[in-house]
Amino acid sequence: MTRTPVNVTVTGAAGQIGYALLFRIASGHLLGPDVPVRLRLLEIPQAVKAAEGTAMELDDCAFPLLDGIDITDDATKAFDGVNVALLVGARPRTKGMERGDLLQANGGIFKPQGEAINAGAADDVRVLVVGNPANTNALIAQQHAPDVPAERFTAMTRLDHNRALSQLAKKLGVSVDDIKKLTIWGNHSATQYPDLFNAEVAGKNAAEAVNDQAWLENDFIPTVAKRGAAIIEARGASSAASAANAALNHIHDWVNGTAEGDWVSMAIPSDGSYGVPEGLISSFPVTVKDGKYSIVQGLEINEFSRARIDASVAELVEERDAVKALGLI
Ligand SMILES: NC(=O)C1=CN([C@@H]2O[C@H](COP(=O)(O)OP(=O)(O)OC[C@H]3O[C@@H](n4cnc5c(N)ncnc54)[C@H](O)[C@@H]3O)[C@@H](O)[C@H]2O)C=CC1
Ligand SMILES: O=C([O-])CC(=O)C(=O)O
Repeated sequence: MTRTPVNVTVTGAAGQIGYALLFRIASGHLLGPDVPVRLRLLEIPQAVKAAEGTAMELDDCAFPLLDGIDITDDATKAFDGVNVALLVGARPRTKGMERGDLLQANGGIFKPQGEAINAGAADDVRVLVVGNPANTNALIAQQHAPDVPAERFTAMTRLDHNRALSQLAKKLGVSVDDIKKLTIWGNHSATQYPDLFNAEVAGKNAAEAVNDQAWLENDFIPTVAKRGAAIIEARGASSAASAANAALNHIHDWVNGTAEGDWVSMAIPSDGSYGVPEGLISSFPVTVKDGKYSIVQGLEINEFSRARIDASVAELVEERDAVKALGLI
């Protein structure tokens, strides 16, 4: 291997997404089959031992691309020289916890991590926040990393995108490969809006191919938006392998580019496109070229879509105002 290894930091490495993610990163699914990686695992002190166990298993796989593994509970060390930061560890909502408590607890995680990224990250750092509430956690980290270009902080809506692809493919009896230009707009929450009006199925407009507004409104949108809760109900635990897969997809496409004639969904800082207030980390249709993403411009947004995008964006504004009021940004 002649290439310099890419430093990939994973927070929450001992968690269930971490376990589904690390082996695939080390086997080339994050950056490509010829890119060596050095893993940095960040955990809370109580979970460092479990992360060490996972690292032992990674060793036991003898992955040729895995250049080394460092494990730490110190964010400054974890993000020193980081090229790709996957912020997975977060504080989940527990019984009796108010929304403000949840935001406060996550502020306590994402503020110092933003500061550590600011202090030590490599110039080309790319950050993906998976831990919920992902969009607002990304905003908190970004606001504490003033020296890192703002657009390097992103949040994950690729799992929602993949869920929507799969639901639509099932409905139409087509392969997911036949579906292009699907978009998740807004927040990674139940208010997200999966948009079929600009999507295509085998070259035809997807909403027209479905031709069933009742299914779109009462089945497709709620199924995609509430899929996370449905998985928790069925599995007794939240999505892990599918979330890890989506994180790999997000970074892979951000680094290597999107396919010609298609786009993906990423939650990124808004530049004001489509009426989304500038700076909010909201999901958009994006294409990537030469490692840089751009929002797909000029899409027609009908009244139905407009109302749903606005509702999800309003929720993001509320979350932003709440973390502002708590002094977290
Ligand atoms: N954006 C998305 O599409 C999705 C987001 N999620 C979110 O991803 C997050 C992780 O999910 P799981 O792996 O299932 O949770 P988990 O509870 O199994 O693991 C989380 C890990 O994070 C660690 N952690 C907590 N605070 C930390 C800190 N300050 N620094 C480093 N590590 C820390 C914990 O010790 C734990 O090992 C959750 O917030 C979940 O809601 C899950 C699925 C999809
Ligand atoms: O709700 C959760 O904790 C998991 C999640 O974000 C999802 O599956 O989309």
